Amino acid sequence: MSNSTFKIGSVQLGADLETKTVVPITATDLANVRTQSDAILHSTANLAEWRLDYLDQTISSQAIFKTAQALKMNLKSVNKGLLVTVRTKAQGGEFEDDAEAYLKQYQFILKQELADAIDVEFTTAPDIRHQLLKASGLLAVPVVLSYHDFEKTPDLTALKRLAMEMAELNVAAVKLALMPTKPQDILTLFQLADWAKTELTKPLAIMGMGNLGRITRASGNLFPSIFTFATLDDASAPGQMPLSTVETQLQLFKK
Ligand SMILES: O=C1C[C@@](O)(C(=O)O)C[C@@H](O)[C@@H]1O
Repeated sequence: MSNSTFKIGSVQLGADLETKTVVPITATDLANVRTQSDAILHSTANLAEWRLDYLDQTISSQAIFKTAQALKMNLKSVNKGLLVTVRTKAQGGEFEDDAEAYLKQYQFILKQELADAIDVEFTTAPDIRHQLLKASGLLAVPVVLSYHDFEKTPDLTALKRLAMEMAELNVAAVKLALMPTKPQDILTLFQLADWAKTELTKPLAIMGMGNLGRITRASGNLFPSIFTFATLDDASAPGQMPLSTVETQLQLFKK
């Protein structure tokens, strides 16, 4: 049922396809955005995630526009795609907790066609979330709808219910990033991924954070996760591993 696939740039993602790798850009200034981008361009990563919330918020839209436009074009030239994320402090990111500013930042990205896909947090206020999903739908920009729990891993029943509720919205994929606190939580994440492959109407990306979660970042070809985050530079979440390590493990742990 969830075998639908979608594209971020020219990269095809889906539960039946190999797990793709995503490297975050975590720089706070544009010079370092370019340095980190260059490293991704020359790497074997499939996708870049620009964590725009890490960027110094006094930087002008015009400067962001130029950098993002070049980044998207350069990624396209090497068959990689660009996911853009703005995460507020309340959502575990760095962007100010100002709903209007958050909406404006995404509207700017969408209108200027600066992203191949955007990442929207499920817990965003429903009216803002609705406006964002509507705008991205009209502009045909895929949305990865995310949910983070930096404290715990809810039980399987709660996670299934949450994933189904998220999948009902007009989004391309659902992403769950959870904090395992005991080995049993890893089994929950594996069970959820296995269930989602046939029962969820949208493809799923799933990852455990922290040291305990690491195994879930390498198992996406067995317990399907459409993509997994890995580092070339700074991590954007606890538990992320270097890209080369993740690539080796993804190949090791497959059917
Ligand atoms: O949502 C995610 C997943 C993530 O939190 C992780 O756990 O790897 C890293 C974030 O940069 C990304 O936006």
